Amino acid sequence: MSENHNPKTSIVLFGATGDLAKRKLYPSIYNLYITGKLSEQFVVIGIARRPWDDQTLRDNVRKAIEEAHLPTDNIEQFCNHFFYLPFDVTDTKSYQRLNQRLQELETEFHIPGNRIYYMAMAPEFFGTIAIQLKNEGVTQSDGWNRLVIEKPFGHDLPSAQKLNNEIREAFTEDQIYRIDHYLGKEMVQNIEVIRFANAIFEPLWNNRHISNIQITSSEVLGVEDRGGYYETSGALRDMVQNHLLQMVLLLSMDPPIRLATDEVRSEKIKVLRAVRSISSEEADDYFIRGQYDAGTIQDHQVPGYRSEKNVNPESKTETFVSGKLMIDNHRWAGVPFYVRTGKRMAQKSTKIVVQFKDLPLNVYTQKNEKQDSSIHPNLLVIHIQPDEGITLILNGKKIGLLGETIPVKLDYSHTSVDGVNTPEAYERLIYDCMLGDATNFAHWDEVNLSWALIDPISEAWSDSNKDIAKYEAGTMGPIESERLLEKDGFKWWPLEKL
Ligand SMILES: NC(=O)C1=CN([C@@H]2O[C@H](COP(=O)(O)OP(=O)(O)OC[C@H]3O[C@@H](n4cnc5c(N)ncnc54)[C@H](OP(=O)(O)O)[C@@H]3O)[C@@H](O)[C@H]2O)C=CC1
Ligand SMILES: O=C1O[C@H](COP(=O)(O)O)[C@@H](O)[C@H](O)[C@H]1O
Repeated sequence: MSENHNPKTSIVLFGATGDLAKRKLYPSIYNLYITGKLSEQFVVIGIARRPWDDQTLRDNVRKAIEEAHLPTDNIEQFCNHFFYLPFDVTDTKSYQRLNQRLQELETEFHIPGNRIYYMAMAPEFFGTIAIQLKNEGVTQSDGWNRLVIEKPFGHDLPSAQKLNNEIREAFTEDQIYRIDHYLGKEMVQNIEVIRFANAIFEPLWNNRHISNIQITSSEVLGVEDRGGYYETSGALRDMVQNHLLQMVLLLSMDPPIRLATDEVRSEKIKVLRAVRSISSEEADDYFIRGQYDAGTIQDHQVPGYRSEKNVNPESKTETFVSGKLMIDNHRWAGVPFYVRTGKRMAQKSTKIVVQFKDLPLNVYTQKNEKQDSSIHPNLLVIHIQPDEGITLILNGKKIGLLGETIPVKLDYSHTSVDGVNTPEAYERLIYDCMLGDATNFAHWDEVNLSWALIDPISEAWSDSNKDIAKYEAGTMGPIESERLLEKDGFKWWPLEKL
């Protein structure tokens, strides 16, 4: 690989002792190393308050990689690139020590001043860190400087604007990489390929041929140890404002003129501007929410949300959201985009179902009019996770029976064809950031518009006196979610059968 593909980089990891670093970032950086995408000219400086030293960090990195079940042949060599600097990020004086340590290590590892600052910490620190990095001259290196920001990017539009203003004091928009890990998923990245590299789909990709699109991201897990965070967030802010909306944009945007970052972003922003605003008064017509009660999942009894750690026993926080988005432009007018996400649901699954319109006249439906019609709508299913692939559901002839049809599936499963596990989303995104490719990161305009869309809905819910609808853990959400589609004449397609 050329040097361009093996960037020489220092990564300053704020929050090096935390959960995200351990579960996602260390295994991802290691995978980049063992797959040859990182040169030997890289270092990671971990920062947190704990009084660790280089060796303690290395021991923890090794443990994280072992726990991720990755092959450990190169682990010693890899860990020697890790260094630890204990400090409180609110202590301004410590940033000079950081700069000095970076310069020493850049000399030792022949790194030309390229620096990534990865904020794997609580969001209240993001602004302070960015400003201190600038004020103390850390960002004045000879190479490039990039800032990676974890979610949540704000809590609503005003807080997101405040955070953005703070980080923009120190970094320009093109130096900022706002992580949305769904944009790093293999099959989310595949949406553009399916749409723009196949002659059979693009002509049909509009309101003349598509009746509705359904996006589900369901989880089996509850809030685990994140009750405190989740209480202030809820499913709408945690999943819909970012991950689900990003999938809607990739499905609905016009083809970019080139696959360049600015072109893709500009198409996403254009379609986001066409998403119909929903006022607080209209919120209940478009979005419904729910909260899980106790139930049984995979033969295990699980508690209700209100009994979880750090959760208010009278909490009205939603753990489930189902909603309808309308895009008021020529391509999509009249086509609902339904989104649904929740915790403690029946299965862990993210799928997109594109339902095509029925034929204006179908001789097989006509023929079967008096019987139960066996014609199935054509569906394109994009399996995002845990299985990765595409299914096209067509109608075929029922074997032996003249004039009777049966739904047939054309399946492409990614793992069964390639026989390999696809890279972790974080692995791709860290690598993209090293290469300076911001296509799969959220631009400020996307974040800005998405909060503007979501805020009236969360305001309506926080002002409401109504109790929240409950759903039993292990189900697909409250009945209201089914009704949302029924009133438009549709139904959620059962994911386990697709
Ligand atoms: N965990 C996950 O799966 C996900 C996390 N995120 C986001 O990533 C970020 C980090 O999350 P997570 O790793 O779970 O959080 P943790 O609470 O596990 O980690 C927080 C880190 O910040 C450090 N820290 C806290 N205060 C200070 C301080 N004043 N100075 C220096 N270091 C400090 C802690 O170390 P110490 O105590 O030693 O100082 C620790 O390393 C958050 O923004 C979260 O929303 C996003 C998606 C998923
Ligand atoms: O960002 C988040 O995503 C996870 C779900 O991610 P996935 O890749 O497992 O689908 C969710 O559990 C978490 O609450 C949210 O913050």
